[in-house]
Amino acid sequence: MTRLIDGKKISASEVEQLAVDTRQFIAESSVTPGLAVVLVGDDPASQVYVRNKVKQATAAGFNSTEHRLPEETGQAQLNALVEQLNSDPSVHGILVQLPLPAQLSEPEIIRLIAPEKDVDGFHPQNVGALAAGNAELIPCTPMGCMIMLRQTLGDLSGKHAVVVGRSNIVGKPMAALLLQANCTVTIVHSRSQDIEAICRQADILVAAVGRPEMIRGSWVKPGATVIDVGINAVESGGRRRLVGDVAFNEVSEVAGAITPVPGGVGPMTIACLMKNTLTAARQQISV
Ligand SMILES: Nc1nc(=O)c2c([nH]1)NC[C@@H]1CN(c3ccc(C(=O)N[C@@H](CCC(=O)O)C(=O)O)cc3)C=[N+]21
Repeated sequence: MTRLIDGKKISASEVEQLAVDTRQFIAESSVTPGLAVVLVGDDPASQVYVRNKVKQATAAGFNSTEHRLPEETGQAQLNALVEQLNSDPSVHGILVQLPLPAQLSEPEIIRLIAPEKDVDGFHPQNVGALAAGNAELIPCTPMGCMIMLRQTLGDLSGKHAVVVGRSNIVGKPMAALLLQANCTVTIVHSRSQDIEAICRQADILVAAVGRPEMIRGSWVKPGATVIDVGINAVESGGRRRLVGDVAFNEVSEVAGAITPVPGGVGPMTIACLMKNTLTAARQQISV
């Protein structure tokens, strides 16, 4: 029998612990952690994320503000908002929802966010720190995946981890964290040869490609731990539902443990955003 890794449950207990830590932080510092989320336009995935995030921020005991800008916002206007948030002492964490509309530069905005407020961990300074193994602010989705892996497997040393996908927001930081945890790490991507055979070698398989149900049962080593990062909206029988990058029914016949979609990586991502916000607040008041 495969074991279900319940991201909803694990994230709830993470946020519960965080609320305790936050109360203590506020009592000691008289500072309430503040998170600012910037949403440009109306990307549906980002809207879901914002809704869940506001709920969790409140549960954690933070102040949270939402800044909605119209689809046609220009770079100067977005830059001005980020600069205002950078210099606002009540804001400890800034998240600009990606993807941005085409007229806006993501690298420019990521570089502009003050690194100590970069709760996504996307700023080049934080990316560099992660590569060097001494990051404070770690990208939320990979951090959430590591918490689930540690809870499922304990020590990850020596395990072969295969990461499918090489994005800056998931694949690359995920590989860095697995390496830091002493895994043997392979990254496969769209140009890789014989992806299936490489996936079949994995003790830990992390799917982060954004292709509905790409990973099939035959790609998975019996007993492997499978983390499904994909959140894909598909139409079937006239209704919309969410599926992962993993063909859940097939793979759960083979895997030792697997994350569901929804209720897996998604809620953990949000819990880790909250963890990063408290970390960021701690760093900023101690200076
Ligand atoms: N700067 C930035 N950082 C992000 O981390 C970021 C972003 N931009 N833009 C949008 C994507 C998307 N994302 C999600 C996180 C959690 C769920 C989540 O909790 N999903 C629920 C399902 C929700 C539902 O039922 O629709 C689940 O998987 O159980 C979804 C999507 C973070 N993103």
